[in-house]
Amino acid sequence: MAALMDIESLQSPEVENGRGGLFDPDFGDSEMSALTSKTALVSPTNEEFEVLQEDISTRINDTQGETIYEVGTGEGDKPGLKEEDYLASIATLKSIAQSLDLECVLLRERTAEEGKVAEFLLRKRLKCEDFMEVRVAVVGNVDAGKSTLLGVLTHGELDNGRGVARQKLFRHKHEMESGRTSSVGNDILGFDAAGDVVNKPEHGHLDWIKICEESAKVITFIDLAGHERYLKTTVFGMTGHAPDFAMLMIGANAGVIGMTKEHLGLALALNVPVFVVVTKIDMCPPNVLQETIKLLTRILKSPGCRKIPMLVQNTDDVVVTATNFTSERMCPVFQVSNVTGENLNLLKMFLNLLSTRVKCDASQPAEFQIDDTFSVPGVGTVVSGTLLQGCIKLNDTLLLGPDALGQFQSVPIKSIHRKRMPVREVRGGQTASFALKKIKRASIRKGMVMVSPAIDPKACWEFEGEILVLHHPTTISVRYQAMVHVGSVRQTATIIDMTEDHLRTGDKATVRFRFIKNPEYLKPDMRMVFREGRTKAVGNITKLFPYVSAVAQNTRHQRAAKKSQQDGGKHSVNPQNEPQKASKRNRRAKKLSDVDEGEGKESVVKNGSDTGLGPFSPSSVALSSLASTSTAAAT
Ligand SMILES: Nc1nc2c(ncn2[C@@H]2O[C@H](COP(=O)(O)OP(=O)(O)OP(=O)(O)O)[C@@H](O)[C@H]2O)c(=O)[nH]1
Repeated sequence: MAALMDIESLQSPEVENGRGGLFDPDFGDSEMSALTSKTALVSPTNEEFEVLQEDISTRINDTQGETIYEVGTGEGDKPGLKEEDYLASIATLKSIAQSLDLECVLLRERTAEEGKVAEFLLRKRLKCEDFMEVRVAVVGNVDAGKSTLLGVLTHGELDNGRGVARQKLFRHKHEMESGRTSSVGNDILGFDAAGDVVNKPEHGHLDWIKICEESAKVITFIDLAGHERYLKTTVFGMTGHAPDFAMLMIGANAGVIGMTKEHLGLALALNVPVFVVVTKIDMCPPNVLQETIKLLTRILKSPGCRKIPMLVQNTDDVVVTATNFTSERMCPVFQVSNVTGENLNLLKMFLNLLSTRVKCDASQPAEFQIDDTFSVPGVGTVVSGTLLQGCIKLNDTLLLGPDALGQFQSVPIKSIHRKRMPVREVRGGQTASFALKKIKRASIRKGMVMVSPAIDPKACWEFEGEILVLHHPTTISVRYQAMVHVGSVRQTATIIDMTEDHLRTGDKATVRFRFIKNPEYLKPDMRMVFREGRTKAVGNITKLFPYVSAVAQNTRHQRAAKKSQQDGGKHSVNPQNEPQKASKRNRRAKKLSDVDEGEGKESVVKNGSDTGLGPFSPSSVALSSLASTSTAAAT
């Protein structure tokens, strides 16, 4: 099958010239052009060698440890080198790599207009306890083969088509019995500096510490439930676990069904780049597979998605799609079989080339979002989550909060684990667990943060956001309540003010929210999802209203309460930091929406899949750009 687009035409300028970032102020124009020419590596002088070395070193540091380098292309030159020059260039590149302690691996070689061109992966050989990290959220409809693919990738054994591979990943007894994922699971796949998989299960079990020690890069898969009943968990996985990419899985024979569009829309709404994996190609008749790909292509290209789908069929396609993937518009599409193993090598190669989207700047103050808490016997309270920026070292003291009163307390870091491996520090973009001193687990909740004291964090009960309603059966007005997901915060909030009287599907507005239970630590520009049952809205936080100090609030509260008592309760008390009681209508609605999360309980809220369009559907998201007031079908 032909690629859907001319892959070559999508190469970024950086990949085209292979010299992105090369700059030395001491160099004149002629020297610079000599270094950006395609023959720069052929026989550089000592000075030129140093500049090339400096350029590669900068690129490696900017990208957290690796870069792809092109040999045989240069600014203004027709691509390609004669055999002799080509070999000389490779020798220079290898000697630069050796001087910088980099692994140099050939990714692809091709013949261009004037000779040979090649791309090399240059990857830092990291210390035993250090590794690059990329997080991939795995989404898709139930039975698309998500858990199976992860089982096959991480355990290196093919599936039998009856669920043997996924058994290795299920965490709960009911999952074993039903064959359905219900919780957010984590699985890891390690690659060494040369790009080979290091996972080696012993008696069916993976030793995470060994994988991390042997890996230069670890892919963490955030396995999210496919069933609509667990949508709340899936949304939390996509917001709270800060994935770099989303892997949307589709069963070739079932096609784009159920929650597929909803999950795609969610990734788009949260600006997470998506790649698609079509599974079960071994059991799918060719015409059905064609139909699935055709429909998928149409959806991806629709105004709601505005993606450029690219079928990945060989290693060349892998290199081009992986190096251009961060552009967000490109959407690589793989077709694999977990039973025969077809094309799994391409998917593995692609995963090996993905780089985290978070730029690490250790000089920024640390900010860590908590997505889970544990009580570990002999260790005490442990929190896990993602370091969004900065660096945290062993024995650092951070501020943990906010608590119910909006306060933050100092906590020293007792020990740090990355993927169960003890380490001395964590950097921005990495996930970690911290053992905390003198803190009870009960006093910590998901959504809290640990930040550097330099930040002087403020909690807020209220915030303002610009939102777009993707779906609502009727109209949303003031006092409406729904679940807000932002980062790892997941809490019901009430709309207390907005720029429109009523909001319907497709409407945009600036809305002021108030949390009903706890104040939270938020930041402007964070992406948010607002949902309750089938109602969905997405948006950006635009303004925070920092919390008024608890002491001042209490005093005011006490004065108001006293006054209320004196006048026989005629004046009601409604202090800013007091959780509001849900209205009767919202309490009933909440009861309904809560049911959709219960394990083994029946889903009360019916899916939009009967119409083929989920509430997060791309057609709904398209409304954001069109600002239209009606929902148009994508297909
Ligand atoms: N023939 C064939 N069967 C597959 C393939 N991938 C998965 N299966 C089978 O499809 C069934 C469903 O796979 P799962 O991995 O449980 O699907 P899932 O997407 O994880 O489902 P949830 O966890 O409920 O969201 C299992 O019986 C697998 O053996 C494949 O490539 N070919």
